[in-house]
Amino acid sequence: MAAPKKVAIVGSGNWGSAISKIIGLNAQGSSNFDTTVNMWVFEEMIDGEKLSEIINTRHENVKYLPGEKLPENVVAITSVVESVKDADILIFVLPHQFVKGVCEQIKGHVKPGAFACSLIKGVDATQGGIQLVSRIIYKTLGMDVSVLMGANIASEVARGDFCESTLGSRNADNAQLLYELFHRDHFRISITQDAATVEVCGAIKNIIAIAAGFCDGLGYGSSTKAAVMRIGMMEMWQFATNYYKGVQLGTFLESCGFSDVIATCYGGRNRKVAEAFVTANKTIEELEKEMLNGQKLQGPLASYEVHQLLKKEDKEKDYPLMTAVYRICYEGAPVTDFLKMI
Ligand SMILES: NC(=O)c1ccc[n+]([C@@H]2O[C@H](COP(=O)([O-])OP(=O)(O)OC[C@H]3O[C@@H](n4cnc5c(N)ncnc54)[C@H](O)[C@@H]3O)[C@@H](O)[C@H]2O)c1
Ligand SMILES: O=P(O)(O)OC[C@H](O)CO
Repeated sequence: MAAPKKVAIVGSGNWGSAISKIIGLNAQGSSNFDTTVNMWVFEEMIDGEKLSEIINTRHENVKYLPGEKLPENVVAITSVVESVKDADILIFVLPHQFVKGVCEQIKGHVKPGAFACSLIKGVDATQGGIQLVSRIIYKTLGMDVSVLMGANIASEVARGDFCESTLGSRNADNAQLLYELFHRDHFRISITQDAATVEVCGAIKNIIAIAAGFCDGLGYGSSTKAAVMRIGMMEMWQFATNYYKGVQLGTFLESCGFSDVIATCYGGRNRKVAEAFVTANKTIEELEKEMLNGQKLQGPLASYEVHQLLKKEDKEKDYPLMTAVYRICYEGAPVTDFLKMI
């Protein structure tokens, strides 16, 4: 029998903490996994106490997922290198702007044969164009990277609401182990090999959520918001088919596709902050700080990263919704013109 696999969760924010509940419970219940799950915590002080110590003694991430008990076999570790050095499976779950730096820190400290799964919804602009987060991890660490994306609002998953998530993986053995690590009766996993599409959906839906928030802030009703969501999904499809190979329509019907567009456009943080932006007379960054207590928005940044590529290729007109979100967030275009722009 193979030795139990050691799991490290790289990240401990809102989603990182919620998924640690599932991973911790599944690791306890399966001989395929080492019972102790490491979780890297970016250390900070909370009312004079270290967050990592609070997690290891009270088993609660009081800042990023308050009110939810984490399993006691999930152990907070403040050195990212220490957290991953013995791990066979690395679960990346941190805001996408930090992934490059974290990968550089752990480069050379990862066990040979280890593999990864990214839960990060975002893309990265490069000089040559754009790259998926899984590609950053693969290029820096040289390991196989699967992805898990879906209609999963962290607080709802943490309290045990039923939902689904899509595991994109090109390696059948790794996919099977990841299925066992993530699947629970209330958190239903489906597997596809169309991993790039799963990841594109996760990144682009955050831009659509900003557009949906603008609609709410501007006082438009459900019909307008549904139209905006449809236009956003068309751009998501167009973007995926233009830039990635083997894109399957069926993937957009999985949780990572249309379900996540719905969940995020009604219940997500991007929507909430974008709604407030319409009337607050403050920047998105100011509102993020005021409203999210350290949690991070991915939508505005995703629009920025995608826009670098669209501008370079003179394709802004082909993606009016994504371009409008970028112009409103970064170029001071009036949000009241949003519908005219799309
Ligand atoms: N929250 C959700 O409901 C949810 C659900 C599904 C997917 N996701 C995705 O998961 C990813 C992570 O989101 P999250 O909600 O766990 O994070 P979050 O929004 O709660 O972000 C806060 C985290 O970022 C960390 N952080 C702050 N500065 C940092 C730095 N300089 N370097 C490294 N880490 C730093 C904080 O310590 C904290 O752990 C995102 O891509 C998000 O889109 C989120
Ligand atoms: O809160 P948001 O907008 O980052 O969205 C959270 C999840 O991605 C929804 O699936």
